[in-house]
Amino acid sequence: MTAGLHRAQVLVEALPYIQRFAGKIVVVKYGGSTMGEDTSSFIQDLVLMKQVNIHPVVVHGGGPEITNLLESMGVEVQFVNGLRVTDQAVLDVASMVLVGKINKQIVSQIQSYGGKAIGLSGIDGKLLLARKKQNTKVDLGFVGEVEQVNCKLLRGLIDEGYIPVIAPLGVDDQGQRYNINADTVAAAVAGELRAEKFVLSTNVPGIYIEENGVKTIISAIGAKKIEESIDNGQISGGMVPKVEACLEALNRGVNTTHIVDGRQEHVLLLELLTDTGVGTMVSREDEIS
Ligand SMILES: Nc1ncnc2c1ncn2[C@@H]1O[C@H](COP(=O)(O)OP(=O)(O)O)[C@@H](O)[C@H]1O
Ligand SMILES: CC(=O)N[C@@H](CCC(=O)OP(=O)(O)O)C(=O)O
Repeated sequence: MTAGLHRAQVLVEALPYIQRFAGKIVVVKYGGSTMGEDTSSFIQDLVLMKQVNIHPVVVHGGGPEITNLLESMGVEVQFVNGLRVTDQAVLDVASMVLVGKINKQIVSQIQSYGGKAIGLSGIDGKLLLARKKQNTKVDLGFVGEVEQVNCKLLRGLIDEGYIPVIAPLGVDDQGQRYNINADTVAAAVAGELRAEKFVLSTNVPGIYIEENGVKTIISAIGAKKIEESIDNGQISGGMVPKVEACLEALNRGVNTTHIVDGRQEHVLLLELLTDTGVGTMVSREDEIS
C-alpha cells in the first residue's frame, strides 16, 4: 500500500466518529500535572476537533505551578482533601499563575496551530458564579464551589468558532473571587453544557486498581467500585476529585467520561476516534463496573 493510500484510509476510518460527534460539545480538563511535558499534539488535537465541527471547551488546571511559585516566595502550601487552603495572598498567586500565565499560554498555543481560542477565567462575564465551599471540616479560606455556569456566554463563543479556555476561578455577586478545583469546574461546565463527552487528562494512563496483588489500569469503572476504592485507599489524592467530577458530570446528563494520559501523543484523537478508546471510562453505577 502506498503511503498516500494509507493516509486516505486512516482519514476514512475516522469518518463515522467525526459524523457521530459533529456539532457536539466535548469538555476537556487539561491537567496541570502534564504541563511541563511536550503537549503540542494535545493542542493540535483540539484544533483538529474544532476544524471538523466537534466543539472542545477546555478547562485547565495548574496546581503544580501555583505550588512552585508559592514555595519560591516562601509561602506555606497546604492541601486538605486535595483542595488548596487559600488565603488572600494564595488567591492572588493562583490568579497570577492560572489567568496571567497558563491561560494565555494555552490560548496562544491553540492560535499558533491556526485555531481560534478565547481565554476566560470564571470571573469574566460571571462565567462561574461561585460561593464559598460549603460543608468543609476545616476553613479553606477563599476556596469556592460553582453555583451557576454562564452557558449563554460559552455557547455564543462556541458558535462564533472559538475554543473557550477556562481558568478555574469564580466570583460571587459581591465581587469576591474564589479559587476552585479545576476538575470540579470542568464537571460543572460539562454538566451545564450537556457535553457529549468529558475527558480529564492527567499524568497517569488511567485509574490503577490492584487485584490479586497485581496493579493494572482498568478500562472501565462504575460508581460502586469507585466508592469501594476510595474507602480502601486504592483511589486517593488528586484522583479523588477526578472520579467525583466524572460522576457529577454523568449525573447531570453527560454521556461518557474518561480519564486519560495527557502525556500520550494525540490522546484526545485516540479517545474520540477509536472504538476502544484509551485510559479509563467512568460510568454510572448501573453500567459496567
Ligand atoms: N488509583 C489511582 N490511579 C491512578 N492515579 C491515582 C490513583 N490514586 C491516586 N492517584 C494519583 O492521582 C494523580 C493525578 O491527580 P493530580 O496530581 O491532581 O493531577 P492533575 O494535576 O492532572 O489534575 C496521579 O498522578 C496519581 O498519583
Ligand atoms: C481549590 C484548589 O485546590 N484549586 C486548585 C486550582 C488549580 C487546579 O485544580 O489545578 P490541577 O488540575 O492541575 O490540580 C489549586 O489551587 O491548585
